[in-house]
Amino acid sequence: MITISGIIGALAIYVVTTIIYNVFFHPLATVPGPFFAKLTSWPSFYHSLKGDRHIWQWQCFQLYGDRFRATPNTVLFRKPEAYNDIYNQKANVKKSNYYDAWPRNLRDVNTLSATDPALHAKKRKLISIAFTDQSIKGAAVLIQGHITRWTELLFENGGTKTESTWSEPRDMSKWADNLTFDIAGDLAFGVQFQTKEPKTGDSRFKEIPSSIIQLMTFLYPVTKSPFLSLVIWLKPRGLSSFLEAMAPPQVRGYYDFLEGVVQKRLQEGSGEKGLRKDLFSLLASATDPATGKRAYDSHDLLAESHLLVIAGTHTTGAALSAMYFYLCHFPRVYDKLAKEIRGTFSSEEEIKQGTTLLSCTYLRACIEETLRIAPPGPSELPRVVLKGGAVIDGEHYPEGTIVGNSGWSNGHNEEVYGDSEIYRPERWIPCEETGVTEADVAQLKRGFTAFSKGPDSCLGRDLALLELSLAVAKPLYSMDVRLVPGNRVGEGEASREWGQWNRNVYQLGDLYMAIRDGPIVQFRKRAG
Ligand code: HEM
Repeated sequence: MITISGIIGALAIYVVTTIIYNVFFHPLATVPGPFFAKLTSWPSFYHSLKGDRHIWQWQCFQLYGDRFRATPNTVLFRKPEAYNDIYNQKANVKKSNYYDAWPRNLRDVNTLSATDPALHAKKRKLISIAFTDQSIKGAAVLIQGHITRWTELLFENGGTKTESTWSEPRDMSKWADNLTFDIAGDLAFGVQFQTKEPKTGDSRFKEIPSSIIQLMTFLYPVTKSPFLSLVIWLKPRGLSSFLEAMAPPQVRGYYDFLEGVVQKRLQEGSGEKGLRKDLFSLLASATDPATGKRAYDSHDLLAESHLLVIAGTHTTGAALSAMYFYLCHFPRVYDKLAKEIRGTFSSEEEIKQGTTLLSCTYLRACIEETLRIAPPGPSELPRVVLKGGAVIDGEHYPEGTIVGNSGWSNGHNEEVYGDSEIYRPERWIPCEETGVTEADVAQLKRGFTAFSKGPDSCLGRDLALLELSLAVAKPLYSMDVRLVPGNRVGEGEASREWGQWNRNVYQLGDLYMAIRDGPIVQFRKRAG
């Protein structure tokens, strides 16, 4: 007969043998790391709830060196060599089951969440039609329109009296998310969400950028939970419906919003003449070369639409607000960039996609430096090692090991950057005067992780770079910008965790994508 003391005894034996195995006999037993992380994934889970896994990882790298064991089965790295070994085209890895936890149900798998390499490759090939040079050229006109309007609003709204006075304070996190969300809506669906318009627009849309954050806050800890495998097994067995029922109202609001937009677009598309050449219509009319039939049904379209909105909004938004933070905290850089932009163009209207914009090398270097020091994906993109194992930074790891490169720790690696907490765009430009060589820059670029690389790299990279270039160049051409005097939102402070003390480092939270506050800035028309 099974007794309570028997159950407790069996449990105790299981726990003790697991501990002994994980610490002494596990294939990763020799990899350094925090003691509790070797035993269980609770520390990683705990930090996912706190939103500071990237800082915890940074602390671990300071203590244990270039790799550490983050869970019994996970090894994280921060060196460029390891990054290249994990994410290159031929690496013997695939996306880990972390990605299986994100879809709402089995029909909600999109390009990003597909973990089967063959399915992922098929989906990626199909969705790539939305990111050709031609699509981006078409998108550029639309992006320019949004950013021109945003630039007007940055200064105009808020009751500024004369052109020489500073505007009302602007929280650049919110302003950046509203801009990127409006652009994502227009690019993906041809819909004007108008969240950047303070006085007009549908208030339900204005909630959505913060609903996306609620969604990530809700789901990210699930993906890092010690019960992830159980969660994935239970999802098609009723857990998905339970999670949806338990989701905060804002999250359900986001799902309703997305379904509404997709439904509307499907109805518009039924009569063909309603189809606009937005990303949605490209996908809706795509054919699968293998079957000759429509590539996407309504479930696939909903799933990919979710990806286009999420991937396009807070990533670019985080980078944009970070750029304003660093420009306001490093006046030398600000002056040099303003000089480049104001000297290159002779009117704000001239600032658009093209060779002149591309000739602004300092602007491009500022973007690269921002994505290094404030990566929109602050933690690792987990990959699982496949049969035969993988060699990472000279060490062999067996099949089944979860590996990843930590974005924040990579960008804040003193051994690579020397002055990693200084915002110094010059490190990305070869120049005799500064002593930076072509080889130095090539070396840094090999370790540049923001858009990932290899088979799963970001498809929206060129769109994002264009958005960032325009959303900095246009305002800076016509306006001066400053921090609201005395306002420190977004800065590090001594009362925070080790690794978050520097006032001149923009503080991110980690929910897979970066969350953040501020900087709070003001604009005024520049003289001349
Ligand atoms: C600064 C802005 C951006 C950054 C830093 C960024 C970064 C990334 C990263 C790191 C990944 C890989 C994620 C993973 O493996 O878990 C990714 C994937 C992706 N991104 Fe971006 N992204 C940005 C903007 C955009 C934009 C504007 C779009 C399009 C509207 C976009 C579309 C995608 C897509 C479709 C994927 C999935 C690729 C695949 O799985 O094959 N991204 N992005």
